[in-house]
Parts: sequence; C-alpha cells; structure tokens
Amino acid sequence: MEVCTLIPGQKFEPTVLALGNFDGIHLGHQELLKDGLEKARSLKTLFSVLLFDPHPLKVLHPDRKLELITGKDEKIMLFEKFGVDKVFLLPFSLEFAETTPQEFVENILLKIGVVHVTVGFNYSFGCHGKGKPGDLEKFGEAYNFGVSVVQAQMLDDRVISSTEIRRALLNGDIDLAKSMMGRAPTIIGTVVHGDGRGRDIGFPTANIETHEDLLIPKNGVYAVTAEIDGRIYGGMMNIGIVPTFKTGQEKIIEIHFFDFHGDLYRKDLFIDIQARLRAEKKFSGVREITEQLGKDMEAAKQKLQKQNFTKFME
Ligand SMILES: Cc1cc2nc3c(=O)[nH]c(=O)nc-3n(C[C@H](O)[C@H](O)[C@H](O)COP(=O)(O)O)c2cc1C
Ligand SMILES: Nc1ncnc2c1ncn2[C@@H]1O[C@H](COP(=O)(O)OP(=O)(O)O)[C@@H](O)[C@H]1O
Repeated sequence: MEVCTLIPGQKFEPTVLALGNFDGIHLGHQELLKDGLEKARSLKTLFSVLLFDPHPLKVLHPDRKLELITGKDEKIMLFEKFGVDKVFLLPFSLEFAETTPQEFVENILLKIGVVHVTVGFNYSFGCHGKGKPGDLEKFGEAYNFGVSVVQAQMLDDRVISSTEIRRALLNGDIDLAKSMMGRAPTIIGTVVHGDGRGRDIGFPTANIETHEDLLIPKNGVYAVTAEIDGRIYGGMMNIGIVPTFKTGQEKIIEIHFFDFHGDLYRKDLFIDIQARLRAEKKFSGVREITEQLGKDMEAAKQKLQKQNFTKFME
C-alpha cells in the first residue's frame, strides 16, 4: 500500500475512492471499504482512500481537545488490512476549508482520476459541509464517475457511529465499543519511565505515553492483549490517577504483562482492550493493593480465556 501527499497538478492512475474521516474504522466504515474494494475489483482499478491531514477539527478548532478513537498511523495500518491500495493525504488548512463542493469535485476528485466514489449516508463535503451524497451523485452524472452511498449500519436499533463509540469508551463499555467496531478498541503509545514502584510490589508495569489527540477510555482496570516482539501477551492495564500513591490528577496508563520478563522502555505498543474489570480505587497501602493486583490478574486471565486468548498465556 502506498501513502502519498496530494500535491496540485499531479496525475494519477484511475481509481475507486472512498471518502470520509473514518475515526474508529467501525462496522459502518468497514462496509464502505468493502463496497469500494468490490467496485475497484470489478472495474479493475486501484482502490484508494482520501484523508485530510491534519484532522480538519485540529485546524478549525485548535483550542478543542480532539479525542480521536483512531490516530492517523493506525488508520493507515487498518486501511491496508481492508485492501486499500493507496492513501491520499490532503493537506488541510483554513484556506482549503473554503473549498466549495464543486471545487472539491473538480480540483480534487477529478484530478485524482476517480472512476467511482464511495461515501457513507451522512457524508458531507466542501465548505461548511454543504455538499451531501445527493450532490455528489449529480456531480457524478455530470462528470462521468459512479457514486455509491452506503446505508447506515445498525447495532440493534442504533446507528453505529464514531460518536457512539467515543461515548462507550468514555463509559468504559468495552463490549459495546467492540460490537460497533468489529474488533477490540486500542491504545497506542510509547513505554516511558514511571516511578519504579511496580517492580518493588511484584507487578512491574509498562507506563504508556499516548499521542495527545487520542481518546483515553474511562479510568479503571482492563484486560488487554498486545504484540511484543512477534508474540502476543495477555496483561492487565490501569488507567487512572493512582490514588493509593499519588495526590495529583495526572492520568496514567500502565500495564502489567503476564509471563513477560524484559525491557519495554521506548517500545511502541499497540494494546487491544479486551474487557473492563473494575473501577480504580484508593487502597490503604502496598499490602492491600498487591492483594488486589493478584485478584485482578486472575480476573483478567479468566476474561482472556473466555475470549480464546488462552494460547497466549502460560
Ligand atoms: C492492573 C492494575 C490495577 C491497578 N489498580 C490500581 C488502583 O485501583 N488504585 C491505585 O491507586 N493504583 C492502581 N494501580 C497502580 C499501581 O499502584 C501501580 O502499578 C504502582 O503504583 C506502580 O507505579 P509505577 O509504574 O509508577 O512504578 C494499578 C496497576 C495495575 C497494573
Ligand atoms: N511483565 C512485565 N510487564 C510490564 N513491564 C515489564 C514486565 N517485566 C518487565 N517490565 C519492564 O519493567 C518496567 C516497569 O517496571 P516498574 O518498576 O513498574 O518501573 P516504571 O515505574 O519505570 O514503569 C517496564 O517499563 C518494562 O520495561
């Protein structure tokens, strides 16, 4: 798969293009990607995705916290998994935000060489989101490219959306997030130094520093899995302020991996959140928390076993 920044004036091979923001790459997005891939296979063209970079909200509301479910790098990785041949990164600026729907079609889509465009039912494009899927269909007729509009994917009676997933993660509802995403929600970050207390209490933890734009699920303890040096490990993660030992409000993410003995500092980890175990609590001291961590380990292993992760634990 190729990732390229879109520069005006470039010429490209004919392609089917999926459009959207794809935060969470949930079951709705996956349906859209399937549709695009099928079209590309039948039309014998490339299958591409267009992403704005940086995220439009970061440019339009620089003061707001973004809270993305999926960062750019993870999106690109998942696109590859879903059969995308090429990702176009389109530099987004305040000036670009003024592009009208017609200009977007003429200056971007036609320049890219689209033969077919796949969008979701609630897609909007051009300045202030004025262009709707119906407009895109009219442009398609005028400029001779196909358009498919993928209908809303539902979970029970609710439309699956990035907003619903964000809400589920902030509520610590991992099961609901999983059902809407069709896979485990993730935390991605780099292992940094903590206070060095974990090792002393018999549960060394990898402290994770995430990208500031990523959403962090509700404080609490979770069963997780992660790939380290080509092997999948089970583990237990705490997200919170560690009230037993600290007085500040700084949010800390730390994981104890089962059956892992080694150095994780500076490693980039992709952590799959498999289940929520409990809320974070203030304990009376080292003895009480160590006892609880032993119970958490049992609970995490049980959850992972139920979800068929047994083979990753000794
Ligand atoms: C699975 C797990 C659950 C935890 N639960 C709590 C908790 O409920 N309350 C708390 O104060 N600290 C909790 N912690 C944090 C531990 O106190 C922490 O691992 C220890 O202070 C080590 O910190 P360090 O990595 O900075 O050395 C938890 C840690 C893990 C790995
Ligand atoms: N089973 C394990 N799970 C997580 N980290 C581990 C494990 N075994 C060793 N480590 C290493 O030990 C470090 C954590 O030890 P700890 O005493 O908690 O220190 P710190 O507070 O600096 O994170 C991790 O960053 C990692 O490199």
